[in-house]
Amino acid sequence: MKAPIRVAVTGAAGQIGYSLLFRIASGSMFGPDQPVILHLIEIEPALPALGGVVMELQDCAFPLLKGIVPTANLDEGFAGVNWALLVGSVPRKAGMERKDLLGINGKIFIGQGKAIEKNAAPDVRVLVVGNPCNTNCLIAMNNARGIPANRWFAMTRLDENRAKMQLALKAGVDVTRVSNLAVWGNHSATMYPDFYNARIDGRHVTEVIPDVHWLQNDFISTVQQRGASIIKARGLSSAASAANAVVDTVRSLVTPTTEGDWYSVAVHSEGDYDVEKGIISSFPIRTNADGSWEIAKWVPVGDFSREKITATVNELKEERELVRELLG
Ligand SMILES: NC(=O)c1ccc[n+]([C@@H]2O[C@H](COP(=O)([O-])OP(=O)(O)OC[C@H]3O[C@@H](n4cnc5c(N)ncnc54)[C@H](O)[C@@H]3O)[C@@H](O)[C@H]2O)c1
Ligand SMILES: O=C(O)C[C@H](O)C(=O)O
Repeated sequence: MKAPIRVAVTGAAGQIGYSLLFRIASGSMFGPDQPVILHLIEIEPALPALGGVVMELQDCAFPLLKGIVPTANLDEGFAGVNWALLVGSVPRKAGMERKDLLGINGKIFIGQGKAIEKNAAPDVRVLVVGNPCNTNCLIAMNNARGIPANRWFAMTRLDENRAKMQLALKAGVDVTRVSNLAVWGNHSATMYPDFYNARIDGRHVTEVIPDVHWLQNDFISTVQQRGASIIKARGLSSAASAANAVVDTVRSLVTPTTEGDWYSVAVHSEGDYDVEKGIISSFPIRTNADGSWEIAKWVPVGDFSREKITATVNELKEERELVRELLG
Protein backbone atom coordinates (compact mmCIF):
# COMPACT_ATOMS: atom_id res chain seq x y z
CA MET A 1 0.00 0.00 0.00
CA LYS A 2 1.33 3.48 -0.92
CA ALA A 3 1.69 6.17 1.76
CA PRO A 4 -1.36 8.46 1.90
CA ILE A 5 -1.21 11.84 0.20
CA ARG A 6 -2.80 14.87 1.81
CA VAL A 7 -5.35 16.80 -0.21
CA ALA A 8 -6.77 20.11 0.98
CA VAL A 9 -10.15 21.27 -0.31
CA THR A 10 -11.35 24.76 0.60
CA GLY A 11 -15.06 25.49 0.61
CA ALA A 12 -15.53 21.85 1.52
CA ALA A 13 -19.10 22.33 2.78
CA GLY A 14 -20.20 24.00 -0.44
CA GLN A 15 -21.91 22.67 -3.54
CA ILE A 16 -18.78 21.62 -5.41
CA GLY A 17 -17.30 20.16 -2.24
CA TYR A 18 -20.33 17.94 -1.82
CA SER A 19 -19.59 16.22 -5.13
CA LEU A 20 -15.82 16.49 -5.12
CA LEU A 21 -14.87 15.02 -1.76
CA PHE A 22 -16.57 11.71 -2.43
CA ARG A 23 -14.86 11.36 -5.81
CA ILE A 24 -11.44 11.99 -4.23
CA ALA A 25 -12.09 9.60 -1.36
CA SER A 26 -13.32 6.85 -3.69
CA GLY A 27 -10.10 6.87 -5.72
CA SER A 28 -11.37 8.61 -8.87
CA MET A 29 -8.74 11.34 -8.63
CA PHE A 30 -5.52 9.55 -7.68
CA GLY A 31 -6.33 5.96 -8.57
CA PRO A 32 -7.52 2.84 -6.74
CA ASP A 33 -4.20 2.19 -4.95
CA GLN A 34 -3.54 5.70 -3.59
CA PRO A 35 -4.78 6.36 -0.03
CA VAL A 36 -5.70 9.95 0.83
CA ILE A 37 -6.09 12.14 3.89
CA LEU A 38 -8.60 14.94 3.28
CA HIS A 39 -8.05 18.39 4.79
CA LEU A 40 -11.42 20.14 4.68
CA ILE A 41 -11.17 23.90 5.04
CA GLU A 42 -14.16 26.13 5.69
CA ILE A 43 -15.05 29.45 7.28
CA GLU A 44 -16.21 29.26 10.92
CA PRO A 45 -19.96 29.66 10.24
CA ALA A 46 -19.88 26.68 7.87
CA LEU A 47 -18.20 24.31 10.35
CA PRO A 48 -21.49 22.75 11.56
CA ALA A 49 -22.46 21.93 7.96
CA LEU A 50 -18.95 20.63 7.37
CA GLY A 51 -19.48 18.34 10.34
CA GLY A 52 -22.35 16.77 8.44
CA VAL A 53 -20.17 16.24 5.38
CA VAL A 54 -17.55 14.58 7.58
CA MET A 55 -20.20 12.21 8.95
CA GLU A 56 -21.24 11.30 5.41
CA LEU A 57 -17.65 10.70 4.36
CA GLN A 58 -17.23 8.40 7.35
CA ASP A 59 -20.46 6.63 6.49
CA CYS A 60 -19.13 5.72 3.05
CA ALA A 61 -16.41 3.59 4.69
CA PHE A 62 -14.07 4.38 1.80
CA PRO A 63 -11.10 1.97 1.94
CA LEU A 64 -8.73 4.68 0.63
CA LEU A 65 -9.74 7.42 3.06
CA LYS A 66 -7.15 7.35 5.85
CA GLY A 67 -8.03 10.54 7.69
CA ILE A 68 -10.13 13.71 7.71
CA VAL A 69 -8.98 17.09 9.05
CA PRO A 70 -11.94 19.52 9.16
CA THR A 71 -10.87 23.03 10.13
CA ALA A 72 -11.28 26.78 9.76
CA ASN A 73 -7.59 27.28 10.59
CA LEU A 74 -5.51 27.77 7.44
CA ASP A 75 -2.24 26.67 9.07
CA GLU A 76 -3.80 23.38 10.16
CA GLY A 77 -5.72 23.05 6.91
CA PHE A 78 -2.71 23.32 4.63
CA ALA A 79 -0.22 21.50 6.91
CA GLY A 80 1.77 19.01 4.86
CA VAL A 81 -0.66 18.95 1.94
CA ASN A 82 0.52 17.67 -1.45
CA TRP A 83 -2.45 19.15 -3.29
CA ALA A 84 -4.50 22.25 -2.48
CA LEU A 85 -7.80 22.51 -4.33
CA LEU A 86 -9.00 26.07 -3.77
CA VAL A 87 -12.74 25.97 -4.30
CA GLY A 88 -14.00 28.08 -1.37
CA SER A 89 -15.34 31.45 -2.50
CA VAL A 90 -18.61 33.07 -3.46
CA PRO A 91 -20.22 31.98 -6.77
CA ARG A 92 -21.77 34.55 -9.12
CA LYS A 93 -25.49 35.06 -9.53
CA ALA A 94 -27.48 35.54 -12.74
CA GLY A 95 -26.50 38.75 -14.55
CA MET A 96 -22.95 38.86 -13.15
CA GLU A 97 -19.68 38.14 -14.94
CA ARG A 98 -17.13 36.07 -13.02
CA LYS A 99 -14.74 39.01 -12.73
CA ASP A 100 -17.45 40.90 -10.80
CA LEU A 101 -16.48 38.54 -7.96
CA LEU A 102 -12.91 39.84 -7.75
CA GLY A 103 -13.77 42.41 -5.09
CA ILE A 104 -15.39 39.74 -2.89
CA ASN A 105 -13.19 36.73 -3.56
CA GLY A 106 -9.78 38.13 -4.50
CA LYS A 107 -8.58 38.79 -0.97
CA ILE A 108 -9.37 35.22 0.16
CA PHE A 109 -6.46 34.08 -1.98
CA ILE A 110 -3.89 36.31 -0.26
CA GLY A 111 -4.16 34.51 3.07
CA GLN A 112 -4.51 31.12 1.42
CA GLY A 113 -1.40 31.67 -0.73
CA LYS A 114 0.62 32.69 2.33
CA ALA A 115 -0.67 29.74 4.39
CA ILE A 116 0.12 27.27 1.61
CA GLU A 117 3.66 28.59 1.30
CA LYS A 118 4.15 28.38 5.06
CA ASN A 119 2.60 24.98 5.73
CA ALA A 120 2.25 22.76 2.67
CA ALA A 121 4.48 19.85 1.64
CA PRO A 122 7.53 20.77 -0.50
CA ASP A 123 5.91 19.18 -3.57
CA VAL A 124 2.55 21.00 -3.19
CA ARG A 125 0.51 21.69 -6.31
CA VAL A 126 -2.39 24.13 -6.25
CA LEU A 127 -5.50 24.14 -8.42
CA VAL A 128 -7.74 27.21 -8.15
CA VAL A 129 -11.43 26.70 -8.93
CA GLY A 130 -13.05 29.64 -7.11
CA ASN A 131 -13.92 32.41 -9.56
CA PRO A 132 -12.54 34.33 -11.26
CA CYS A 133 -10.14 31.40 -11.07
CA ASN A 134 -7.30 32.62 -13.31
CA THR A 135 -6.84 35.88 -11.44
CA ASN A 136 -7.47 34.33 -8.02
CA CYS A 137 -4.68 31.89 -8.87
CA LEU A 138 -2.46 34.85 -9.81
CA ILE A 139 -3.17 36.42 -6.40
CA ALA A 140 -2.42 33.23 -4.45
CA MET A 141 0.75 32.55 -6.44
CA ASN A 142 2.08 36.06 -5.94
CA ASN A 143 1.55 35.71 -2.21
CA ALA A 144 3.54 32.45 -2.13
CA ARG A 145 6.62 33.23 -4.18
CA GLY A 146 8.63 30.45 -2.56
CA ILE A 147 6.53 27.91 -4.45
CA PRO A 148 7.66 27.45 -8.07
CA ALA A 149 5.38 29.03 -10.67
CA ASN A 150 4.86 25.71 -12.45
CA ARG A 151 2.90 24.32 -9.47
CA TRP A 152 -0.03 26.71 -9.87
CA PHE A 153 -3.11 25.92 -11.96
CA ALA A 154 -6.57 27.37 -12.59
CA MET A 155 -9.43 25.30 -13.91
CA THR A 156 -10.60 25.48 -17.53
CA ARG A 157 -11.26 21.75 -17.86
CA LEU A 158 -15.00 22.20 -17.45
CA ASP A 159 -14.90 24.40 -20.56
CA GLU A 160 -12.90 21.74 -22.43
CA ASN A 161 -15.39 19.06 -21.45
CA ARG A 162 -18.32 21.26 -22.46
CA ALA A 163 -16.69 22.02 -25.81
CA LYS A 164 -15.93 18.37 -26.54
CA MET A 165 -19.51 17.35 -25.86
CA GLN A 166 -20.95 20.13 -28.02
CA LEU A 167 -18.75 18.98 -30.92
CA ALA A 168 -19.68 15.33 -30.35
CA LEU A 169 -23.40 16.17 -30.30
CA LYS A 170 -23.11 18.22 -33.50
CA ALA A 171 -21.10 15.50 -35.29
CA GLY A 172 -23.33 12.70 -33.92
CA VAL A 173 -20.35 10.80 -32.46
CA ASP A 174 -19.38 9.53 -29.05
CA VAL A 175 -17.55 12.17 -26.98
CA THR A 176 -14.54 9.85 -26.57
CA ARG A 177 -13.80 10.39 -30.26
CA VAL A 178 -13.12 14.12 -29.75
CA SER A 179 -9.52 14.98 -28.82
CA ASN A 180 -7.03 17.87 -28.81
CA LEU A 181 -9.51 20.42 -27.50
CA ALA A 182 -7.56 23.38 -26.11
CA VAL A 183 -9.31 26.18 -24.30
CA TRP A 184 -7.16 29.29 -24.44
CA GLY A 185 -7.08 32.21 -22.02
CA ASN A 186 -9.49 33.11 -19.27
CA HIS A 187 -12.29 31.03 -17.66
CA SER A 188 -14.74 33.73 -18.66
CA ALA A 189 -17.00 34.83 -21.50
CA THR A 190 -13.88 35.54 -23.59
CA MET A 191 -12.40 32.03 -23.40
CA TYR A 192 -11.51 30.52 -26.77
CA PRO A 193 -12.37 26.84 -27.30
CA ASP A 194 -10.04 26.06 -30.22
CA PHE A 195 -12.04 23.95 -32.66
CA TYR A 196 -9.48 24.51 -35.44
CA ASN A 197 -6.97 22.26 -33.70
CA ALA A 198 -9.46 19.83 -32.19
CA ARG A 199 -9.88 16.40 -33.79
CA ILE A 200 -12.73 13.95 -34.24
CA ASP A 201 -11.40 10.45 -34.87
CA GLY A 202 -8.07 12.10 -35.66
CA ARG A 203 -9.57 14.30 -38.40
CA HIS A 204 -9.80 18.08 -38.27
CA VAL A 205 -13.13 19.15 -36.78
CA THR A 206 -13.75 21.40 -39.81
CA GLU A 207 -13.66 18.30 -42.06
CA VAL A 208 -16.21 16.46 -39.94
CA ILE A 209 -18.36 19.54 -39.20
CA PRO A 210 -18.11 21.69 -42.35
CA ASP A 211 -20.49 24.33 -40.91
CA VAL A 212 -17.76 26.85 -40.06
CA HIS A 213 -20.33 29.54 -39.30
CA TRP A 214 -21.73 27.33 -36.52
CA LEU A 215 -18.23 26.61 -35.22
CA GLN A 216 -17.13 30.24 -35.21
CA ASN A 217 -20.33 31.54 -33.63
CA ASP A 218 -22.86 29.24 -31.95
CA PHE A 219 -20.32 26.70 -30.76
CA ILE A 220 -18.01 29.28 -29.18
CA SER A 221 -20.79 31.25 -27.55
CA THR A 222 -22.50 28.11 -26.22
CA VAL A 223 -19.27 27.13 -24.46
CA GLN A 224 -18.51 30.68 -23.31
CA GLN A 225 -22.02 31.10 -21.90
CA ARG A 226 -22.56 27.59 -20.53
CA GLY A 227 -21.89 28.59 -16.94
CA ALA A 228 -24.45 31.42 -17.20
CA SER A 229 -26.98 29.06 -18.84
CA ILE A 230 -26.66 26.67 -15.90
CA ILE A 231 -27.09 29.47 -13.36
CA LYS A 232 -30.21 30.62 -15.24
CA ALA A 233 -31.68 27.11 -15.31
CA ARG A 234 -30.72 25.92 -11.83
CA GLY A 235 -30.57 29.17 -9.91
CA LEU A 236 -27.17 27.91 -8.76
CA SER A 237 -23.86 27.55 -10.55
CA SER A 238 -22.57 24.26 -11.90
CA ALA A 239 -21.40 21.93 -9.17
CA ALA A 240 -21.31 18.23 -10.11
CA SER A 241 -19.81 18.99 -13.51
CA ALA A 242 -17.33 21.37 -11.90
CA ALA A 243 -16.30 18.71 -9.38
CA ASN A 244 -15.93 16.23 -12.24
CA ALA A 245 -13.66 18.69 -14.04
CA VAL A 246 -11.50 19.04 -10.91
CA VAL A 247 -11.07 15.26 -10.89
CA ASP A 248 -10.25 15.27 -14.62
CA THR A 249 -7.75 18.12 -14.22
CA VAL A 250 -5.77 16.48 -11.44
CA ARG A 251 -5.86 13.09 -13.15
CA SER A 252 -4.52 14.65 -16.33
CA LEU A 253 -1.76 16.41 -14.39
CA VAL A 254 -0.62 13.16 -12.74
CA THR A 255 -1.03 10.86 -15.76
CA PRO A 256 1.14 10.93 -18.92
CA THR A 257 -0.92 12.34 -21.80
CA THR A 258 -1.70 10.12 -24.80
CA GLU A 259 0.82 10.72 -27.61
CA GLY A 260 -0.29 13.64 -29.79
CA ASP A 261 -3.14 14.77 -27.52
CA TRP A 262 -3.40 17.62 -25.02
CA TYR A 263 -5.77 18.96 -22.37
CA SER A 264 -6.68 22.38 -20.99
CA VAL A 265 -5.61 23.99 -17.76
CA ALA A 266 -4.56 27.55 -16.99
CA VAL A 267 -0.88 27.90 -16.03
CA HIS A 268 1.62 30.70 -15.43
CA SER A 269 2.52 32.14 -18.83
CA GLU A 270 6.21 32.35 -19.68
CA GLY A 271 5.32 34.13 -22.93
CA ASP A 272 4.59 31.11 -25.14
CA TYR A 273 2.29 31.82 -28.08
CA ASP A 274 2.82 35.54 -27.35
CA VAL A 275 0.61 35.29 -24.28
CA GLU A 276 1.62 38.03 -21.80
CA LYS A 277 4.25 36.67 -19.43
CA GLY A 278 3.15 36.44 -15.82
CA ILE A 279 -0.61 35.98 -16.22
CA ILE A 280 -2.42 32.70 -15.56
CA SER A 281 -3.75 31.64 -18.94
CA SER A 282 -5.20 28.41 -20.30
CA PHE A 283 -3.09 26.59 -22.91
CA PRO A 284 -2.93 23.17 -24.55
CA ILE A 285 -0.99 21.17 -21.95
CA ARG A 286 0.68 17.76 -21.95
CA THR A 287 1.89 15.69 -19.02
CA ASN A 288 5.22 13.93 -19.64
CA ALA A 289 6.22 10.42 -18.60
CA ASP A 290 8.27 11.85 -15.70
CA GLY A 291 5.22 13.67 -14.30
CA SER A 292 6.25 17.15 -15.44
CA TRP A 293 3.94 19.16 -17.71
CA GLU A 294 4.61 21.29 -20.74
CA ILE A 295 2.73 23.55 -23.11
CA ALA A 296 2.16 21.77 -26.44
CA LYS A 297 4.36 23.91 -28.66
CA TRP A 298 3.37 22.84 -32.14
CA VAL A 299 -0.27 24.00 -32.22
CA PRO A 300 -0.96 26.19 -35.27
CA VAL A 301 -2.65 29.52 -34.51
CA GLY A 302 -4.35 31.14 -37.52
CA ASP A 303 -5.77 34.66 -37.80
CA PHE A 304 -9.18 33.78 -36.35
CA SER A 305 -7.63 32.03 -33.34
CA ARG A 306 -5.07 34.78 -32.82
CA GLU A 307 -7.80 37.40 -32.58
CA LYS A 308 -9.71 35.32 -30.04
CA ILE A 309 -6.60 34.59 -27.97
CA THR A 310 -5.63 38.27 -27.95
CA ALA A 311 -9.09 39.24 -26.67
CA THR A 312 -9.05 36.78 -23.79
CA VAL A 313 -5.44 37.61 -22.87
CA ASN A 314 -6.32 41.30 -22.86
CA GLU A 315 -9.09 40.57 -20.39
CA LEU A 316 -6.62 38.74 -18.14
CA LYS A 317 -4.29 41.74 -18.28
CA GLU A 318 -7.20 44.00 -17.27
CA GLU A 319 -8.07 41.69 -14.37
CA ARG A 320 -4.43 41.79 -13.25
CA GLU A 321 -4.58 45.59 -13.15
CA LEU A 322 -7.72 45.42 -11.00
CA VAL A 323 -5.90 43.34 -8.36
CA ARG A 324 -2.43 44.94 -8.51
CA GLU A 325 -2.51 45.83 -4.82
CA LEU A 326 -3.28 42.20 -3.89
CA LEU A 327 -0.22 40.78 -5.64
CA GLY A 328 2.14 41.24 -2.70
N1 LIG B 1 -13.47 27.21 -12.61
C1 LIG B 1 -14.63 26.63 -12.83
O1 LIG B 1 -14.83 26.00 -13.87
C2 LIG B 1 -15.75 26.71 -11.83
C3 LIG B 1 -16.89 25.92 -12.01
C4 LIG B 1 -17.93 26.03 -11.09
C5 LIG B 1 -17.83 26.89 -10.00
N2 LIG B 1 -16.70 27.62 -9.84
C6 LIG B 1 -16.54 28.52 -8.69
O2 LIG B 1 -16.27 27.71 -7.54
C7 LIG B 1 -16.62 28.46 -6.35
C8 LIG B 1 -17.43 27.60 -5.40
O3 LIG B 1 -18.64 27.25 -5.98
P1 LIG B 1 -19.76 26.46 -5.13
O4 LIG B 1 -20.91 26.26 -6.04
O5 LIG B 1 -19.16 25.29 -4.44
O6 LIG B 1 -20.14 27.59 -4.06
P2 LIG B 1 -20.89 27.41 -2.65
O7 LIG B 1 -21.33 28.76 -2.23
O8 LIG B 1 -21.86 26.29 -2.71
O9 LIG B 1 -19.70 26.92 -1.72
C9 LIG B 1 -18.60 27.73 -1.45
C10 LIG B 1 -18.10 27.37 -0.09
O10 LIG B 1 -16.91 28.13 0.13
C11 LIG B 1 -16.91 28.50 1.49
N3 LIG B 1 -16.00 29.63 1.65
C12 LIG B 1 -16.25 30.94 1.39
N4 LIG B 1 -15.17 31.67 1.71
C13 LIG B 1 -14.23 30.80 2.14
C14 LIG B 1 -12.91 30.95 2.63
N5 LIG B 1 -12.34 32.16 2.73
N6 LIG B 1 -12.23 29.83 2.99
C15 LIG B 1 -12.79 28.63 2.89
N7 LIG B 1 -14.05 28.42 2.48
C16 LIG B 1 -14.75 29.50 2.10
C17 LIG B 1 -18.36 28.81 1.83
O11 LIG B 1 -18.60 28.73 3.22
C18 LIG B 1 -19.08 27.71 1.05
O12 LIG B 1 -19.29 26.56 1.83
C19 LIG B 1 -17.36 29.70 -6.88
O13 LIG B 1 -16.46 30.81 -6.90
C20 LIG B 1 -17.76 29.32 -8.29
O14 LIG B 1 -17.96 30.43 -9.10
C21 LIG B 1 -15.66 27.55 -10.72
O1 LIG C 1 -20.35 30.21 -14.48
C1 LIG C 1 -20.06 30.23 -13.29
O2 LIG C 1 -20.09 31.27 -12.62
C2 LIG C 1 -19.66 28.95 -12.60
C3 LIG C 1 -18.56 28.24 -13.34
O3 LIG C 1 -17.46 29.08 -13.57
C4 LIG C 1 -19.02 27.59 -14.61
O4 LIG C 1 -18.36 27.76 -15.63
O5 LIG C 1 -20.03 26.86 -14.58
